[in-house]
Amino acid sequence: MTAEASLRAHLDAQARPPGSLGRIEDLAVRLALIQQTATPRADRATLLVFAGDHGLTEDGVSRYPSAVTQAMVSTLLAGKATANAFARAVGAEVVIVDAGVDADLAAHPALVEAKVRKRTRNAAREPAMTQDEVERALSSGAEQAAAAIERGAEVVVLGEMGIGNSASAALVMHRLALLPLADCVGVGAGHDAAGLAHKLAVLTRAAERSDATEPLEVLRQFGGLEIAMMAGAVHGAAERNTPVVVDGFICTAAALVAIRMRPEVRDACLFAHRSAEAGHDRMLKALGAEPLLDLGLRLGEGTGGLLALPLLRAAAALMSEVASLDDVLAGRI
Ligand SMILES: Cc1cc2ncn([C@H]3O[C@H](COP(=O)(O)O)[C@@H](O)[C@H]3O)c2cc1C
Ligand SMILES: O=C(O)c1cccnc1
Repeated sequence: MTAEASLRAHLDAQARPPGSLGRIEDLAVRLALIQQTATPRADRATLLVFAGDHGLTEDGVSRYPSAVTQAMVSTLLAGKATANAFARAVGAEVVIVDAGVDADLAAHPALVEAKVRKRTRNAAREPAMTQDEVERALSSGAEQAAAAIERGAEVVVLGEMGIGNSASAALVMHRLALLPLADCVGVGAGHDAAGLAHKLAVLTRAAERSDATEPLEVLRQFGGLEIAMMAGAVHGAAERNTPVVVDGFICTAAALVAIRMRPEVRDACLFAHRSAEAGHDRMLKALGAEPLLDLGLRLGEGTGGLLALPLLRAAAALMSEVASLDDVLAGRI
C-alpha cells in the first residue's frame, strides 16, 4: 500500500461514515504526506509578512501612495493591523520581514531586517531587480522560513504588505500562467474604473519591455522583493517538509514562481482562499488548486491564510485523535 492509501484507509476505518469529512480528509492526508508522519501537527504556526515597495507606484498603479507600506509595517509591528488581530484570534506568531521597504525602519523584536534594497526599480521602464538582487531575495526568503521552522513552527503562513504589489503580481501571472494581461489585472487595494484602466495601460507598457517567460527572469523583470522572498520561503518550507499556507493574489503569484522554478514544491503548498481580486481564480486554476475558503477577501497581509489555520488544525487532529469504528463496536472505547 502507498503512504497515501494507508492514510486513507486509516481515515476510512474511523468511527464515522467513510468520506464523511470531505475535503478535510484530503487536507489531513496532505498534511501527513507533507510532514511525512501519520500524526501531523499544525498547532505552532508562524505568519511571515514580507514587506516591500515597488518602483511601479511612480506610474500610479495603486490607488494608495507607496508611503502606506511603511505606515502599515509600523501598524503590524504595533500589533494593530488586521493580520495581528486574526493571528491572535487563531493563535499564530507574527514576524514582519523588511524585504525592501522604501524607508529606514527602527529595530523591533518582531521585525527581521532583510532589506535587499529600498523598493524595486520601475518595471514599466526597466527590470525591477538585478540578478544579484533577485537571488538574494530568494535565498533570504528561504532563510526566514527555515528560521521560523527552527523556532518550532509546524506550519508557515505567508503574507505580504507592499503598495503596488498587485500590479507586479499581475505581470508575473500574465507571463507564467500565459494569460492575457487584462485577465490578470484587478483593482488591488481598490481602484475605480478609471484607475483600473490606467493600471492596465501602465502594465501593458511594462509587458512590452520584455518577453520573459522563464520564472527567474519573470521575477527579475516584473517581481517585487517581497514576492521573491515569499517564493524563496515556499522553497525553504517545502525543503523542510513543512506545509506553507498561501494567502491571496500576491502570495499565489509568488507560489506560482516558486512552483515553476521547482515543481516538486507544489505538494507543500496549501491554498487558503479564493480572493475577490479578479485573476486570482484563474491563477488558482492555472495551478490546479482548489482553495479551502471562499470568503470574498481581498486584503493580503496573510489574513486569508490565518483564517484557514483552524481547518489545518482540525485536519491534523482528525488523523490522530479519532477512534476506529472497530474499537467502538467492540466496546473498547
Ligand atoms: C491601508 C492598507 C492596508 C493593506 N494591507 C494589505 N494591503 C494590500 O494592498 C496592497 C496591494 O494593493 P495595490 O497593488 O493596489 O497597492 C498590498 O500592500 C496588499 O497587502 C493593504 C493596502 C492598504 C491601502
Ligand atoms: O488577494 C489578495 O491577497 C489581495 C488583493 C488585493 C489587494 N491586496 C491583496
